[in-house]
Amino acid sequence: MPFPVIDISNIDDPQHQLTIAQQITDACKQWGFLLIKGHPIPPSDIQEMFSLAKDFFSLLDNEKDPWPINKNQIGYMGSFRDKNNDDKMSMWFGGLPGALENNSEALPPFWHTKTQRIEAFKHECHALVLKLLVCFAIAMDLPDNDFFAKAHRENIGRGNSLRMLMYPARDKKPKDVGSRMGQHTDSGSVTLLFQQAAGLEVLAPSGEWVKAPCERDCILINLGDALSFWSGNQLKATLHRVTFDGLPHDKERQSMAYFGAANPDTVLQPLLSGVTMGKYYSNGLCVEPGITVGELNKQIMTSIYGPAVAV
Ligand SMILES: O=C(O)CCC(=O)C(=O)O
Ligand SMILES: [Fe+2]
Repeated sequence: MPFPVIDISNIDDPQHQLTIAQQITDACKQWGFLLIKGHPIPPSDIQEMFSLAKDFFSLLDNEKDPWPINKNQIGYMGSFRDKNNDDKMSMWFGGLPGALENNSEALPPFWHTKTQRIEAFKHECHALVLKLLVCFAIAMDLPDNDFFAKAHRENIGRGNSLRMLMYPARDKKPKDVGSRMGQHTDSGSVTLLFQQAAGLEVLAPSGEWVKAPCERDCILINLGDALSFWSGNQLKATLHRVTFDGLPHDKERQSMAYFGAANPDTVLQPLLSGVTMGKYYSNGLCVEPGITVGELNKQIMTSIYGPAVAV
């Protein structure tokens, strides 16, 4: 079963939308991951974000560490700081549109003059997530094609997060460190993953770990727990990770993840008639259908980062 690569150039054309919707949905039923090409986000915008991120991550620790990730999911986390002791740096831009300017005290000063560019990029990502959500509703034959999109209002709740990541190159493999990013599923709905190099491993339908492809001008898409709940587990929230085997200690890698999340009061339970679901396991937690998006997110963030980050 090859890794799915789907061209979405005609996603807005009613003549092609159903076919694309079915292709995307089939990929998510099998893999929970796919690579899209022909997407609407300009490559120059993606490049701009990568280059800002690179400049930021190369600053001294004292220009980043005093702004740790907070309850709005805004801030920085350096290597070896999370529960997995992962060797990665991440900069989070969470919150509603405008949150970055309104919370500039939570941002390392490097970002103060760049918040509008980050907000604009987040907005482009959100628009793409909405297009993909419409596809899932069409392929699932829901009565309202906008059902999922309506649960993802950009200006409601805690907002959507952009996370810039840097896996630094090291002279030696750090001691007593297991991974670059521990295996996990994403807790949102749809994640857009921008990569500058390969290195991410994905649990394939065969049960083997495989390296996700990284192709120029393509975005890797994966699903989070919400769509898995709504589809009664038909759409997969697939485990993924970055290890020192897949990304050796002397190789640097940059990526960016945009986590499209449903609004916090959204109730997660199967939508299709005749489809039921028992307990659901996510990142070591066991949760029941009927949980809200807000509650699920809180439990997951607490388990990974501790209570300081959970609302
Ligand atoms: O760096 C990557 O490719 C993976 C990022 C990721 O899985 C995440 O941020 O949830
Ligand atoms: Fe992830």
